[in-house]
Amino acid sequence: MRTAYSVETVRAAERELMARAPEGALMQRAAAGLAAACADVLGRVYGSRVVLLVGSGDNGGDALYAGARLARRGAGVRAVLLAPGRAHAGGLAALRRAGGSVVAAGGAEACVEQADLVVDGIVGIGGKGGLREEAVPLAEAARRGRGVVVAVDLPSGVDADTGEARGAAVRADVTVTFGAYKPGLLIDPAREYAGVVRFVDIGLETGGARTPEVEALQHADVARLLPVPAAESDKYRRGVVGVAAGSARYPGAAVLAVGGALRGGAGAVRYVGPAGGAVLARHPETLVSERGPARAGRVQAWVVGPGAGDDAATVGEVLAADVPVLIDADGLRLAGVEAVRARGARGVPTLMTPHAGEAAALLGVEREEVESGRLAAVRELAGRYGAAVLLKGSTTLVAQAGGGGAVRVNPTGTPWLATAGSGDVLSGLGGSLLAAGLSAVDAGSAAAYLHGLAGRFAAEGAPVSAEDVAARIPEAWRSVVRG
Ligand SMILES: NC(=O)C1=CN([C@@H]2O[C@H](COP(=O)(O)OP(=O)(O)OC[C@H]3O[C@@H](n4cnc5c(N)ncnc54)[C@H](OP(=O)(O)O)[C@@H]3O)[C@@H](O)[C@H]2O)[C@@H](O)CC1
Ligand SMILES: Nc1ncnc2c1ncn2[C@@H]1O[C@H](COP(=O)(O)OP(=O)(O)O)[C@@H](O)[C@H]1O
Ligand SMILES: [K+]
Repeated sequence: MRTAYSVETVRAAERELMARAPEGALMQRAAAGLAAACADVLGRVYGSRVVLLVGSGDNGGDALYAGARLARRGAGVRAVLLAPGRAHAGGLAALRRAGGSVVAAGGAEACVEQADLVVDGIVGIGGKGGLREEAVPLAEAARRGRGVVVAVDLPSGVDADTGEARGAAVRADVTVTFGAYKPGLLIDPAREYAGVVRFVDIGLETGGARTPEVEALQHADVARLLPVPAAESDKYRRGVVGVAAGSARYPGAAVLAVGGALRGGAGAVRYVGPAGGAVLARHPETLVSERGPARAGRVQAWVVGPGAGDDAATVGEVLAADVPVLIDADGLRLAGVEAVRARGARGVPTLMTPHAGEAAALLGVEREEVESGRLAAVRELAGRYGAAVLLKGSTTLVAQAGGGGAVRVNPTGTPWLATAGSGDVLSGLGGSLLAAGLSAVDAGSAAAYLHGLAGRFAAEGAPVSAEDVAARIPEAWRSVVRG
């Protein structure tokens, strides 16, 4: 499991460690790790041109000490001081002793453009809001220039806690982060600004009683969650998932959701709805029922909503069932908040799987607000509905019912998944995992993980269809369980 902690938690861990470690030790550890990463990026340090962008806090201090290390290895290191009177004094002295210099006012942008490496030490976890005005031209010069941009701890200008990038921010190729991952490094839009993230252990202790803000499953975590049939299993014991989806207008959504469900670990898939013919033509193994959800036969979980149109009665019947339910697409619009909350009160799990547009409609805000503040949006929805929520998109997040605790962030996926119907495959897959007995959060995060991997396997740099993604789920599953 990869975990990310809020700035408040990182600061608390830092205070504890500082009380035990020798003065300045943490910054030296950070600077050593930063300099090593910079050397890796440069390949050849001797003779390279390095420019440090140095703000007024410790983030700038890290950059200055790392710059001093690179200067001692023969790099030409120059510092641009954003607040000349307030740059980290010890770091500046170290840089000067190592032969580095400060860029005179006026020449900074040209210097940045010509550098082989730009080290962004403008601001780290002490920052608020986007870059200040005086820093913006430097960030732009770094982007225009030919050099590699390495951000210190965080790309300056992004929000460490939320992943928001409300104003201008530095676009890094690599971010070297210290002590703990910060949520912003894992959640878009900030994640995109960070480039490749490298972690430097400086001895911070974030485990124990400290709750991560965000956590990302890895292969081994997902492997532990996935159901494995035992010798005495039969199709019913493995779990039956019901899919109530599709309409005369959108039969394909039913076919795709069933396609996902068949590959998600349940022993059987029961389909209810007007697209039975289309479903059977593509997936003859489906148990198709002519009756509504309440009379279709026993299931251990339901998926409701993909392509459902305006069929509120079906959604209502499914929500009344005392088994876990995954609500997607049209179902989200048709499921009243009281009906969903009532399920929570009965102790029956619900997993809602909106994309940003659907989440925005449920919250009564603009889509852009959800996309720029995903973490807050997913927590808010999970709180309002008292249900687990999986918010889809460039970063997929899964919050537990109520919205508290660590939010799962999905580390797999590819933008090629932004193709019609791929969400239907995800909902079937997630419902199948619910039927196999996973909790709502585990089913959602394992489904997103497998779906993202399947998307990558299917795409490999070329466009994919939702069916291609469904077809590669078994390969994703095998890759996860083989480690
Ligand atoms: N955690 C750890 O264990 C360790 C942490 N370490 C390092 O310390 C860093 C945190 O250092 P920090 O606390 O000094 O804050 P920092 O990020 O340098 O920024 C504060 C300065 O930025 C300014 N400023 C604010 N907003 C701004 C904006 N939008 N645009 C531009 N400027 C802005 C603000 O200025 P002011 O408001 O005072 O004018 C203030 O002076 C951390 O990220 C890591 O790199 C390591 O050394 C080792 C161990
Ligand atoms: N930019 C992106 N990067 C990665 N994954 C994406 C991106 N955009 C969408 N996705 C994924 O593609 C799927 C699309 O689902 P959805 O929006 O419900 O589409 P549909 O309704 O057509 O099935 C989701 O799994 C989502 O997380
Ligand atoms: K920075």
